[in-house]
Amino acid sequence: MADTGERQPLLSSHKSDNSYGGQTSDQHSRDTRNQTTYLGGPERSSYEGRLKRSASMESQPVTLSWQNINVFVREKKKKKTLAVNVEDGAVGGSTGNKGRQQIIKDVSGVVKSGTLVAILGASGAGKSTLMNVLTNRNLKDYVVEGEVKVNGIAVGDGIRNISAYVQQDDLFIGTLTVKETLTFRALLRMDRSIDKKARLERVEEVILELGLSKCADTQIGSAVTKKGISGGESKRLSVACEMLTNPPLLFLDEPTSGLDSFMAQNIVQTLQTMAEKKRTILCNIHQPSSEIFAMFNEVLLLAEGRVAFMGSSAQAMEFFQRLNFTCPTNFNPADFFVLTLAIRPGQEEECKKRVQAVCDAFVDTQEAQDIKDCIEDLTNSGKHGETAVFASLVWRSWISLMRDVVLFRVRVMQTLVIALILGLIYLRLDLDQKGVMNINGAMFLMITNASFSNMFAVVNSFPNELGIFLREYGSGLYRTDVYYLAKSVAEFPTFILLPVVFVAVTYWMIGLHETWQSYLIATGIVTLVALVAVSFGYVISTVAGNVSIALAIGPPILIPFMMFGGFFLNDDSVPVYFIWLKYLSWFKFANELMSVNQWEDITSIPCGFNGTAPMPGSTPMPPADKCLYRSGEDVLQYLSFSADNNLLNIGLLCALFVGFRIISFLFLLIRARRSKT
Ligand SMILES: Nc1ncnc2c1ncn2[C@@H]1O[C@H](COP(=O)(O)OP(=O)(O)OP(=O)(O)O)[C@@H](O)[C@H]1O
Repeated sequence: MADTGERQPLLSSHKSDNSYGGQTSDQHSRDTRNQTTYLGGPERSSYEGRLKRSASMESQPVTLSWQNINVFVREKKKKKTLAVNVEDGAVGGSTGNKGRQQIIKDVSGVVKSGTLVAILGASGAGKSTLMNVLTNRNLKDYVVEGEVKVNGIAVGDGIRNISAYVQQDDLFIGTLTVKETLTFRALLRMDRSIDKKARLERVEEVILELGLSKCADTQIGSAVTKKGISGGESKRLSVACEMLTNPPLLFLDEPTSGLDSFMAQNIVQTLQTMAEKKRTILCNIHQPSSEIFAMFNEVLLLAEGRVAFMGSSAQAMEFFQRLNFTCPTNFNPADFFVLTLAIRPGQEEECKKRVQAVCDAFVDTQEAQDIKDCIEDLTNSGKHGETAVFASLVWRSWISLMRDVVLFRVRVMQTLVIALILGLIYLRLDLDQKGVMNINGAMFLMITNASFSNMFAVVNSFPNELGIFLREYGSGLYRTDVYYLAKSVAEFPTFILLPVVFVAVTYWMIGLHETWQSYLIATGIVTLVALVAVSFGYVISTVAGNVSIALAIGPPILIPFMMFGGFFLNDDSVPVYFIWLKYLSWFKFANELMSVNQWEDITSIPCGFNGTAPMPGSTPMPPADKCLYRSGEDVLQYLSFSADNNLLNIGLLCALFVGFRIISFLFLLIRARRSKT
């Protein structure tokens, strides 16, 4: 193709058309390649703001990358010889070194968030196959080698959680209106933890975002019934259906096919606006007009299953010109690229040589090197950035805890109010025969309160966060263990602070054994109980998956543990068949520790008539021979508790804390793994 030298006007207009937020596409391309998607800087603050919105509707910026993708047609046993006989270089495929027909050859690429990419190529170039590999769909006939990563982490099937695939065919029920269709999809497809009101709000948002307000109440219509919405509106509706869950990654298969140029432009404009909102969009597009082509930030040119070019269209023009393929004036660049790379009937040999030369030349370009470097950087940040990810997660959990001032205040107030009520009920208990039972009751209530309030605090909030976790995990933002550890670390201070406040109020009001040592030990025991209950709450939350189920199963499981705590049932009276439950009851271990702490050093408990006449209305003291407890030792004996078990009880409480954490982590891991399949 001759260089007419008149390329400049077309290129310059193309360049300015292809601007992105005031930048040229080249700048955009360079900038997006250098941008980082982990939480930091401005992204961090916008992320923080978005955290306040509904969990599963969050959209994280993602960078999609794929490296050395090779796709072979899977050999069918019966047709084995046929597959081996496919001639090397036959249109759309060649035989690989294992004798299999290869349709994608060593393809790599990167698409950063905020980028709209057009995948272009002649028929049979491998566009649909690459799209299937990237979306992990329809691959049963192929053997795929290479890796597809999101933010530098291989996500496998998890790509489905964070991406939407808008297919070519729009299949809708013609008698429903646009809004009804979206409402139906929202009710079916959106995360179950999102309430109906929020889903309907999302429908309105999507209608607005995709410019469907005008036809929101119009019936979709069909060829058979009556005319409804236009072809462009129907395409936008397809996109809208996929956008309900606000995925950060969007794949579209020929979104403009069958539309007139105005409608097609309208659709791509919508995609452009969506990309500007930090979404990553890949479009397999057929014969776009120059105007439409100019709206794309980048182009991925495929030919004979290889990458012929990836970068901005201006860069593509320069690249082709360097190879002496110059786009004639007023010629649509998209058509020019496709025609240059097409295999024309009758000229197969020549065309294939040309394609090979172009693809080989691309490997040595700066653009190809940039892609390679970018993939490497992403992989390294995916591998080595765990500390930074951990710090970001701790920071986010802490900020969201602190920013939720109302909830935090409510929890502090709740702790103080319950502590005061308990303190007032058992105010300054006497150390006598009646007082023993009251003191034991007060201590058991302290343990019970620490258990229930902390378990419910987790059960009421953690399941709501699971949706965000699964979405972000699916996006490859972090690993399950990093998330779980960061969350535990961030929440640790609050789960320690509240029991400390609680004991500080109740201990002195009740008048438990008044030494600093006993007080500090009691604080330690109740705090440990709170931590065990939090871990137990995590088990219930990860097993249940949502707040309602967690609230339904939590108490019935907790109550048996409480029953075997040694207060309602003497330790020696536990039926043989329930002994195993006794060993899981942190109530029992904590109750024994608290009782020993309270009674161990008490050498005498007033017993019998003490020489003073009983006050009118009060119960006289029992005579000395009917006295149950003469010392703290007697109380412990009566309860079958012993100071010898102190270390064992502390060890068991710690073991339950760690054990419940491990169990809940395993359930979280299972949920995460299952979300990827
Ligand atoms: N299962 C298969 N068995 C044999 N060949 C296959 C198979 N699947 C795809 N191919 C071949 O691989 C090549 C790439 O196919 P693909 O559908 O990806 O091309 P495309 O670029 O999307 O084409 P079009 O634009 O026409 O849809 C084609 O030549 C096709 O015939």
